[in-house]
Amino acid sequence: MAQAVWGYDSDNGPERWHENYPLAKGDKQSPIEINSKDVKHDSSLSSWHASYDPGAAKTILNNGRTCRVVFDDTFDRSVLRGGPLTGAYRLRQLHLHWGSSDDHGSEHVIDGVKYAAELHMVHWNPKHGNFAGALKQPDGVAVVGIFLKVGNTPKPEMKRILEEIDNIKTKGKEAPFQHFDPSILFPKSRDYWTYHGSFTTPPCEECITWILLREPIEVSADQMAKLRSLSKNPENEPMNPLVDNWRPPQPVKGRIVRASFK
Ligand SMILES: CCc1c(F)c(F)c(S(N)(=O)=O)c(F)c1F
Ligand SMILES: [Zn+2]
Repeated sequence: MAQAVWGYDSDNGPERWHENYPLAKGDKQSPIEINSKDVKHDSSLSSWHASYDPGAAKTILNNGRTCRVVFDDTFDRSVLRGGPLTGAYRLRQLHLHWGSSDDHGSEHVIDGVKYAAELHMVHWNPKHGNFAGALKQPDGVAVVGIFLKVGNTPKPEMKRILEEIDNIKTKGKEAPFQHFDPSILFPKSRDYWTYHGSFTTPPCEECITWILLREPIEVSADQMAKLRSLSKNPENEPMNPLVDNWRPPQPVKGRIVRASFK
């Protein structure tokens, strides 16, 4: 019987999400393709600042759709501010999207370039009370997107997340993940694109201010292979590689993408 739950397979993938999640056909959906020629440099955009408490990191888990690190967001402990944002947004979780091979896997596509993976740091606006409330607001959530490309000088900090993969191989597995400051994953440059969009997974609420970093970080081919060794299935079921958990670009529908850089 067809899975009632959404996923990335032919019978429950992005082309069919709208059947159970009507927002998926909205006018401000993510991801999108960014074409530099259509981007508007906005000199009024300030730089963004993350002040994260390494002690806020709690656990890392495989939920069968991605690998997610969860943080304590019960108070303003790890926050993102500045850039296109008003106020401080609390870091709640980070997760990744990746491909079955190095030539694709990112959700946003930049001038036709698909990266091997895309890392999302999800923050929410505490003025809306809690995360569930923030999802209902256009300024509720801010996601920093970092592109991952395969290279020969991998970022040592990515090692920490990928070393934990061995402990969360199958769906439902969770492991402690503490003393981790995700800002070590940021590239040198703070240049970014920003636009208004949605979750790239159901229910696809249009509550996200996207902040996409222009400079990709490098990972090794081995690290990508490690990510692809995760299974979509629980431990008592056959290994089903967790790969291609990305949504394709959605219609821009007249939205303006602004750049913090010329
Ligand atoms: C509801 C949990 C959740 C996701 F599952 C998710 F995929 C994203 S995404 N890819 O747009 O960054 C979120 F921001 C998010 F908060
Ligand atoms: Zn994501």
